[in-house]
Amino acid sequence: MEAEGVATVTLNAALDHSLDCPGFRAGEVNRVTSHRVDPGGKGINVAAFLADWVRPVTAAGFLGRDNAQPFEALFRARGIEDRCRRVAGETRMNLKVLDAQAGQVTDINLPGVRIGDEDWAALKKDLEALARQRRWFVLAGSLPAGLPESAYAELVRLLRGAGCLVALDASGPAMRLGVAEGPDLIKPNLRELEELVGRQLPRREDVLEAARGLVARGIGRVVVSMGGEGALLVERTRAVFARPPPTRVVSTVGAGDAMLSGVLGGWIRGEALEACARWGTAFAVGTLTRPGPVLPPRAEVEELMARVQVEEAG
Ligand SMILES: Nc1ncnc2c1ncn2[C@@H]1O[C@H](COP(=O)(O)OP(=O)(O)O)[C@@H](O)[C@H]1O
Ligand SMILES: O=P(O)(O)OC[C@H]1O[C@](O)(COP(=O)(O)O)[C@@H](O)[C@@H]1O
Repeated sequence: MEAEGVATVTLNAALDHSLDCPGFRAGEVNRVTSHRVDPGGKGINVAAFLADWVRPVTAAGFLGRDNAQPFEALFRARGIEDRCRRVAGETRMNLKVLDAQAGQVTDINLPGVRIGDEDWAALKKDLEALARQRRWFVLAGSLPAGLPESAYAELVRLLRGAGCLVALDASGPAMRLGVAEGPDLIKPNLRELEELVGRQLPRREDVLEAARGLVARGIGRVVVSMGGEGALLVERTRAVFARPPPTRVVSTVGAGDAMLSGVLGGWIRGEALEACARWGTAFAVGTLTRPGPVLPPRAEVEELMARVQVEEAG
C-alpha cells in the first residue's frame, strides 16, 4: 500500500482554556466574563484544520491518560485517526487570556507532563510504523520535559529517511536542530525566524533574505507568518507575500497552525506557491473569526481565499 495523507505529531498537547477578560492587566485582579476549553497543541490543531480537506489524517504523539477524553471526542467528531500514545498523568492546560478591548491575546503555556525514555523510544517505533502509511508528517509545538533538544532533529531524520515529507513548526533549540536536518516545510513566525537565524529582521527584505538563506540550506518551503501584516512564502525559485483581507479578530489562538494547515493542504493537492499562500491565509483568517481553533464552512474559506492579496516578493 502506498503512503498517503497526513500524520501530525504533537509531543506536548494542551487543553486550551480561553478566558475572555476585557481590560486584562498583569499584576491586577482580573475578572473573566466567559471561558471555553478546546483540545489543542499545534499538531492537534493542524489535524483538526486539515480533517475536512485531506484524507486520511492521523494524530500521533503523547496524551496524558487521565484527561484524554476531550481529544478523543475531537478525533471522533472530525474523523481523525487516533494513534496518540497515552502516558501517565494529565495533558497540560494552557491559558489564553483574550482582551477584546485591546485586541490582544496573552498566552500562558505550561510545561506539560514529563516524558520518560521508554515512552520516547516507543513513540519513535510508532512513527517508524506510521511512516509506511502516511506521506506527510507535521511535527509541531514545544517539547515536553524529559525529551532531548534534539527530539525533532531525530524525528526529521527518521521520517525523511523513510521517504516521508516533513513539516516542522517549533521554536528555540528544538527548531534550530530540526531545521538542520532539512525538513520540507517550516513555518516560523517572525520572532522564531529571528531566533533561528540569530539576528533581528526589521525590514521585509531582511525577512526575505533570511528565508532564502534557509531554502538555500535545503528547506523546500519556508513560510514566515507575520501576524496581522500577513505571511511570506519562499521556495527555491519564487517568493510571494500574502496580505490578509480586513478581519474582525475574535481570537488569534491557532492562527499559525491554520496558516500551516492551509499551505500544506494546497501543497498536497499539488498547487503552486501563490495558491498555497491564499489557502494558508484564508485558513488563518477564517479561524481568527471564531472563538476556538475551528474553520468556517468551506464556502466561507473559499470566499476569503479570493480576497487574499498575493504579490511577488522579489
Ligand atoms: N490580527 C490579524 N489580522 C489579520 N490576520 C492575522 C492577524 N493575526 C494573524 N493573522 C493571520 O494569521 C497568520 C498567522 O498568524 P501569526 O500570529 O503570525 O502566527 P503564530 O500564531 O504562529 O505566531 C498570519 O500570517 C496572518 O495571515
Ligand atoms: O507547544 P507550545 O509552543 O506551548 O504551543 C501550544 C499552543 O499553541 C497552539 O497550538 C496555538 O498555536 P498558534 O496560535 O501559534 O497557532 C495552542 O493550541 C497551544 O496552546
